[in-house]
Amino acid sequence: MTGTTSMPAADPEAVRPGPAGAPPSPAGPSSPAGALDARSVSAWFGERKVLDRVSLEMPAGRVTALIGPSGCGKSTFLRILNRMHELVPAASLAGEVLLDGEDVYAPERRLTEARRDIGMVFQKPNPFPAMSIYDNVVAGLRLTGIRASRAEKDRLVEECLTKAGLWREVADRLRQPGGALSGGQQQRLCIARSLAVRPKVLLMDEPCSALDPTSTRRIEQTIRELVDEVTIVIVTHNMQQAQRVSDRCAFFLAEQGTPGAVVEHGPTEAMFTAPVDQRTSDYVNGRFG
Ligand SMILES: Nc1ncnc2c1ncn2[C@@H]1O[C@H](COP(=O)(O)OP(=O)(O)OP(=O)(O)O)[C@@H](O)[C@H]1O
Repeated sequence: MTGTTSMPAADPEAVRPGPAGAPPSPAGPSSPAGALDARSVSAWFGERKVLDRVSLEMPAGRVTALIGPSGCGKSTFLRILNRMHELVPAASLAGEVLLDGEDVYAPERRLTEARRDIGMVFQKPNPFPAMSIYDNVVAGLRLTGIRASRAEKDRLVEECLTKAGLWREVADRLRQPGGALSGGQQQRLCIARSLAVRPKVLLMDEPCSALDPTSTRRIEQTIRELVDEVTIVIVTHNMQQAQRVSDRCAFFLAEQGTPGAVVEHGPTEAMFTAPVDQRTSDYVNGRFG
């Protein structure tokens, strides 16, 4: 059982407060991709329940796409996975999130550790605009308390920019500001920044919605290249994108004012070609949403 800030007293699902932030541990070697397992996760904003008992396994080394109409709780679910939901005043939750079998919300687990293991890339690219490309990539090290020599940082910057598919475009201008890059390049810079702390999981909340089609395809290619070493969970409204990048899909729906719930989940191909639930079929075929 996990929990965050406050909780409607009348609700039977109990929560407990999360641990306070604590100094991070030093960087280890690159970890194998992590398996995420959400068990009966519910979420509230104040008294309003927005997610109802969502259980979903997100296997290691796979891309899981969260799909569904606007407002059904996809982003809230994503933010619960790396403990960002608890930053919202009056937000609360119940259920469990396990990373490789360990409770992400365990009292002894440091908040910074959870955020380092489970990184996040947002809808709008958010590099530090005045900071150099190089410093953007290594920014996460300082924030998570990881010490690295100059030579280690140099290697890390090249490695992460290469993995994010940006190295060749910026290798000769690492000291230029991150804000001077195009939108698609900025998003790949943010991916490189996330990779620098060696996460086991990368959460992506509509990472291409602010990008043109060419940049979108480049990010999709990057996602497929990364999945060998990091588990990816992506929220997308784009059904073609879900089919192109994901191995598995989960269809979220909030019907008639009820909290969001998962209607169906499974291998992406099956979800699109032979969905079990009529509502999934209607959604993936564009009949609503
Ligand atoms: N900070 C917040 N405070 C109060 N309610 C919120 C907050 N964030 C989200 N909600 C509500 O929670 C519900 C789920 O929102 P969420 O953003 O998770 O849905 P979503 O499926 O990701 O939507 P979209 O596809 O439009 O991004 C919505 O009804 C939304 O209004």
